[in-house]
Amino acid sequence: MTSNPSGKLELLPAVDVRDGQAVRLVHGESGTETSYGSPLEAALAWQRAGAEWLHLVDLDAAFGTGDNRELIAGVAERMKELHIKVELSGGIRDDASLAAALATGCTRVNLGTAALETPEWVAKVIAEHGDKIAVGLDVRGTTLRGRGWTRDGGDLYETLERLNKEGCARYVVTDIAKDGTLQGPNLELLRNVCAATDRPVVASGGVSSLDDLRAIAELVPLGVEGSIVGKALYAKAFTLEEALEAVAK
Ligand SMILES: O=C(O)c1ccccc1N[C@@H]1O[C@H](COP(=O)(O)O)[C@@H](O)[C@H]1O
Repeated sequence: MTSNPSGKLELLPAVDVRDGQAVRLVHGESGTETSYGSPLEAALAWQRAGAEWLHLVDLDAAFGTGDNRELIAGVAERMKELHIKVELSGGIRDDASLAAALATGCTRVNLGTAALETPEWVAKVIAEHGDKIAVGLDVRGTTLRGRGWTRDGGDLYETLERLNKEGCARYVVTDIAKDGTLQGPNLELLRNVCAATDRPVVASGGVSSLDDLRAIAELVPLGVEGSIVGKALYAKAFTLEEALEAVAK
């Protein structure tokens, strides 16, 4: 199914925040951080390079080691002023954290752990907020992982079937084994998820080259709408301008 009417793959550069710094992790493991300085400066760099989206993650909130809520809200608010859409993730697990996330003016939030541990609450907020809610399907093999990707949370396809029935608008699919590794995306996983849902899918994990982005863009007709790009941009494997050009139709 084609979910993206423009036919163009959206790119979402990532700004993951830990202890007030923009960082990249390997396999999402705490302690593997490489720091890239100010999250706002990183976000502004992607905006200046032509980003239309930002994938903004509070890693401390995801790991349960505190939060960067004020800093994240400042980044999201500045991006809104600059007309950059923000997908906000990390630690959004109850009414209070959801209200705080939505109050930043972000375009949508991405729920991970909550979709595994409090499915009734997730069904409720999907019904209330529609496409402002995406669910992050963070997987090892076909097993979902929550709480900073440290705990198993059930089978990918069973959860997907449930969320489809509940009207979930969009999925952000991360192959944890690929994330932060520059080893290339898991195209088979993306194809399998697209076959199991008619909702748009945002790809995450492993992008290492412009060819990887072109390969993900080939999946737009199947339902892949966008791709998060993290480590490859920070490691300067290519520029965001080059990436946007590579997926332009
Ligand atoms: O993005 C990461 O590298 C990452 C690593 C470890 C845990 C989470 C990570 N990212 C994002 O966090 C949300 C999940 O947060 P929560 O479970 O809802 O609190 C997930 O969607 C990822 O985008």
